[in-house]
Amino acid sequence: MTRFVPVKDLVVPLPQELKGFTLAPSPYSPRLLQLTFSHATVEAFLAAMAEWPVQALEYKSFLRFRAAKLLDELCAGTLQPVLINTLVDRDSGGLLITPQGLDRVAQADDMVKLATAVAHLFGRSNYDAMSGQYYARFVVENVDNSDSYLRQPHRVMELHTDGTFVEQDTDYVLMMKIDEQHMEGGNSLLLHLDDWEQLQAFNSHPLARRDMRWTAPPSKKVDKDVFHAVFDTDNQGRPIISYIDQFVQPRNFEEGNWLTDLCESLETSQHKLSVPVPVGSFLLINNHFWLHGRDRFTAHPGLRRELMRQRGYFTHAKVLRNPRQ
Ligand SMILES: O=C(O)CCC(=O)C(=O)O
Ligand SMILES: O=C(O)CCCC(=O)O
Ligand SMILES: [Fe+2]
Repeated sequence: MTRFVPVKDLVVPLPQELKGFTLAPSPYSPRLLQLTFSHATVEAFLAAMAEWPVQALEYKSFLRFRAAKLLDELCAGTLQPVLINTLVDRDSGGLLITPQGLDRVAQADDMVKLATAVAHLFGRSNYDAMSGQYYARFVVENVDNSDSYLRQPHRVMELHTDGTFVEQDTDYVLMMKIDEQHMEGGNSLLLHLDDWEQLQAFNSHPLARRDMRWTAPPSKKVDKDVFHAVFDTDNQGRPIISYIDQFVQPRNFEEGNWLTDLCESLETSQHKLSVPVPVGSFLLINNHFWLHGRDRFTAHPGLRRELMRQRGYFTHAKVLRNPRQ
């Protein structure tokens, strides 16, 4: 059991004591909290879920919320308030979650179940058109012939937020490591908006709030453009960002050069975090004020690295001024 230091601006009351999991600052940043589920919690959860294969969670979306309830009950109701508060806490908004004993690719289905349970305690994962499911699993190998940097191994995937080209709200991003073989490099890269040296300069620029066009490549299976500005203001007046270098379509010279400067400024921030995510662990971040990317992998003919992601909207505490969901 762990004593918990309450966050400021509570959305729901926090428990005095945590049960079934521990919480501590991660070694990478005090903003990123390490949440660890005990072996006993993981085993009891998987036993309780044994009657439902992942396919049941895919076909019957209400079961994702039942999975969430089962996990929270095993934590004596102390998990849900911690997740709800932490994800909207501007000073944190990020967790690295480790379920003890879940660390082999053979347990991939169990990993999907556990991540689904966590996500549905504070949100609902959106349909991901790339996979046709509420989650997507994808593999990076030593060679790639796809149409975005998602599967390209030997270069950095620059800092971005997810869901820039979809109409649904994308309040959170969950990225779980399912497998790695012959993998060196490929750490997750993270930057909290308030740690970015040039936030003020870019957020106050006249182009910051100009609507721009966002178009995804064919593999995303989203064929309608969306329009929004790079910066917005949350429901408490703080700046938030919705940005990806690859899919924004500047209208002209002025926008193109401002976006190039923005990309360079983010990439050269001294406050980027480089976080190794072990197999079975996952990052869970607020997608409005954390940017994420991926470091390059060292070439190896046998390289295989699989990630599972879920993105969705908050069901309890909101961040946006006008949430759509
Ligand atoms: O592969 C990674 O670590 C990052 C993937 C990513 O950014 C995404 O799926 O949107
Ligand atoms: O494919 C990529 O290179 C990034 C994906 C980002 C997203 O799906 O929002
Ligand atoms: Fe992403």
